[in-house]
Amino acid sequence: MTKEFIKIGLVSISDRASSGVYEDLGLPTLKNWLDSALTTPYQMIARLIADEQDEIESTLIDLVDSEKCSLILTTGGTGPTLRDVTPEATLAVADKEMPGFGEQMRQISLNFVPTAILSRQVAVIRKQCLIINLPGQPKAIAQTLEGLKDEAGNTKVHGIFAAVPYCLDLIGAPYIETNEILVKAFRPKSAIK
Ligand SMILES: Nc1ncnc2c1ncn2[C@@H]1O[C@H](COP(=O)(O)OP(=O)(O)OP(=O)(O)O)[C@@H](O)[C@H]1O
Ligand SMILES: Nc1nc2c(c(=O)[nH]1)N[C@H]1C(S)=C(S)[C@@H](COP(=O)(O)O)O[C@H]1N2
Repeated sequence: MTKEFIKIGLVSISDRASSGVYEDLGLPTLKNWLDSALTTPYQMIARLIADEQDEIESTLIDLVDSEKCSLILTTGGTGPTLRDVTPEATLAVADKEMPGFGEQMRQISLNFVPTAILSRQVAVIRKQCLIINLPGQPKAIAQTLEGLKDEAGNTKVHGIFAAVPYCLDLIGAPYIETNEILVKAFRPKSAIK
């Protein structure tokens, strides 16, 4: 079977990482996780930007409309502070909201930290691209994408990435497959190629 090639945008949104106060761990953490989780070909396009709504919106628009990304993962800027505007920027460029992703991420994160409810993260569709906000704390990236496993490695709470491949199918994006040890993609039998 010829495997399709997907373009994925990675956006780290942090005032301090983008100005060099600390090293950005958002982009390498996202990249490492996807390198282990995806078994189909992909190309990543990475951006490190400040918590500025205009800049976040223009970055997302560029990654979808010009770069033709089918999936974008953002990290950071989802909290309650005045500077946290990632959800507002994401909703501003959306055609459609996908509330289940944010609901599930907060549900997963509550197993790790009681402050999970402070993340206002959203997911949306713009054209044929799924855009998902993840929290800024680097360890939250694997937690929300992968979910919660018991000591034997069995899934206790599904990570949100389990639903990403089928969502991409439904919006006409490339067919992607995952490393099942990390995250098993769920599709109805009729949709499995
Ligand atoms: N890109 C990043 N690289 C490394 N660590 C980060 C990054 N973003 C966040 N963190 C860590 O997670 C914590 C919580 O992230 P949060 O997004 O709330 O940061 P913040 O307080 O908004 O500040 P900033 O936007 O300057 O990162 C930060 O204090 C930092 O320790
Ligand atoms: N899995 C996970 N989710 C998490 C956290 C975390 O450490 N792990 N931190 C919480 C905290 S303390 C905040 S303020 C919000 C928003 O973080 P952000 O502004 O970095 O996006 O995410 C929450 N969600």
